[in-house]
Amino acid sequence: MSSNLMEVRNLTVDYVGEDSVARAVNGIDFEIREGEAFGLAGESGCGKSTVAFALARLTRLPGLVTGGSIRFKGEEVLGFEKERLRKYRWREVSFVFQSAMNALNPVIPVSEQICDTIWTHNPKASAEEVRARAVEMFELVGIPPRRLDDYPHQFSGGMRQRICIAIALCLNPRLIIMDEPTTALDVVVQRDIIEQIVELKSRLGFSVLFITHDLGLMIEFCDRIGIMYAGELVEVAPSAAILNSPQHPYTRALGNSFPPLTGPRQRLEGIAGTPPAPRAMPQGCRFAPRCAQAMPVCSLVPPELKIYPERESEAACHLLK
Ligand SMILES: Nc1ncnc2c1ncn2[C@@H]1O[C@H](COP(=O)(O)OP(=O)(O)OP(=O)(O)O)[C@@H](O)[C@H]1O
Repeated sequence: MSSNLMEVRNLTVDYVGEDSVARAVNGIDFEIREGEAFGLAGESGCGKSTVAFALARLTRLPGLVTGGSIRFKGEEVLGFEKERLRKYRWREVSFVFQSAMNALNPVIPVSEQICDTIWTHNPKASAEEVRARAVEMFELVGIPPRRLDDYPHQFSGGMRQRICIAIALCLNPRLIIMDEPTTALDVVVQRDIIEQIVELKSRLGFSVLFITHDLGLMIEFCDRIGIMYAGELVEVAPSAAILNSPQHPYTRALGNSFPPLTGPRQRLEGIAGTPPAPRAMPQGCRFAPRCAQAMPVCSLVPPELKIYPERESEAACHLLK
């Protein structure tokens, strides 16, 4: 089994208001292995982006990481000082967010924006070396290098997002955090980009943390998936297990609310009710009020995330033995 690149333990993130605190992430544990694509799925507001920002050490007030540990290659990320943090971001871990393509500066040619990133982290590199790396990155993401000096508005949305992926990859990071990287694009372009990331991942060997609303896309692309509900992980399992033998009732409900990848069209069921508000969490299992199989114990005792080695999975549900 491959080793862990990142280990998250008991991670807790709060949003602090004037007179109240909303716990958006409530003590979650997971790991991202070397070379794997790990997905985080769950309904809107379950805390996926909050986790992504915490891992990147980009949590900003009113958000606050109030507990737990994030270890990257064994080092505690939450303890990094300014210089170590600078190296960690981009060189070791980089990001592609949904809005990334709009973050390109419209009045600066793309070449400068890529070269600046390379230069900032390699101040001793010559202009030729930096330019050569920028050309290589354009080729890597399938854009003709002759377009390197164009401005962002001269590219389509899909190409701009590829440029952001090139920028994210240009320092050879070991982990790329992708939060809805293709959501703003049409389905065909989305698939093209995801396929390209998969190909680059196997060629370059980096790991990916992938967040998307599209569970079908995630199952196809990721090796393992963590299912989040109301700030907690309720199941972590290989993608095939999430698709074929989901253990947690929420995972099943989430699966039923997406169209199947193959086979005949089916009626989608959706999930009745809405997730609880962060300030009004149920006492026991957070999913119990919406769970058709809930038992009396479920509304009293929060289930722990337990390991099921025979299935290589973890799940938090009182129904499971
Ligand atoms: N700046 C903020 N201030 C207060 N609460 C916030 C803030 N950002 C997020 N939250 C709350 O934290 C919880 C988790 O939000 P988060 O954006 O991480 O969820 P998500 O699963 O990524 O949702 P989506 O899929 O819609 O992006 C939500 O209840 C949200 O309302």
